[in-house]
Amino acid sequence: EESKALLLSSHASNIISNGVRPLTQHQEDMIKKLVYFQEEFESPAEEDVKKITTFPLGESEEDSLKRFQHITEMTILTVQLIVEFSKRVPGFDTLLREDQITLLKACSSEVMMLRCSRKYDIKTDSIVYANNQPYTRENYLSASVDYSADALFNFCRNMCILKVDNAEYALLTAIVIFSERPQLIEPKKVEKIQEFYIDTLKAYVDNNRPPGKSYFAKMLSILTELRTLGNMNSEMCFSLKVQNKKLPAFLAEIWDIQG
Ligand SMILES: Cc1nc(-c2ccccc2Cl)n(NC(=O)c2ccc3c(c2C)OCCO3)c1C(C)C
Repeated sequence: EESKALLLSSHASNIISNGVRPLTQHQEDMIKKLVYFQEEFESPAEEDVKKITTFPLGESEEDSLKRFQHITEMTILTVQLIVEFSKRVPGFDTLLREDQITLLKACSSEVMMLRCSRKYDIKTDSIVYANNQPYTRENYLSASVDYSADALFNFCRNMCILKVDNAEYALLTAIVIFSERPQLIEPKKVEKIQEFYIDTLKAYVDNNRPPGKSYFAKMLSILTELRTLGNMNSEMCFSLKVQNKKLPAFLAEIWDIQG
């Protein structure tokens, strides 16, 4: 009885002290699991990265094509990691196969952008990916697919300034995966799962961030930015077709680019 009363009083005092409900055990466990799998599927394997085309820094058309090839190969490896991570996010396996595919196709480019921001180094304004090769604004996209990578680098910069931690990244990734997408067969089911991760992110932010700076709202606005970046990727995929820069079949398929 004594210990129970003590527990209750500490729980109550916690709520009274900073008016914030602590994370439930289930939410704590969920965060631990997501962070574990985030680490597990963080970067492509060393031997796989070694196999892809080197990223040339020259100005020639040939170097530009090689850079494009390098990006596509690196992206294929990364999307495969995103698929493995998604399969292990609780709730994903409760969905219809078709809806799992719809979610993976739609979230992959957005989660790619989120992953880039985790690799961003604000001092050198570059993205240092798996192969420790720094991608800068100029050498990243501009040369290969005449497109400004500024939107991506500005997003990375903002994420860096917000000091998003591993738990917040993992929860944001889960929320992106379970976003409402067109053609879902069971949209309500997806929304329900997303709601749990959004509530968990709110509880985590309320318990771990200083109050009064609307961090939770800032986190949710990241989702809107990711949606825009994802759409810009789709636009680029179509513009590639015009430049007859062929996307590998794997990417053309997941990003719905007809041949
Ligand atoms: C093979 C490949 N891999 C990527 C990619 C690479 C890194 C992060 C996210 C993506 Cl989607 N992209 N997309 C971009 O690199 C990309 C496209 C449009 C953008 C953008 C990026 C990074 O960033 C700025 C907004 O518009 C491509 C193709 C389509 C070139």
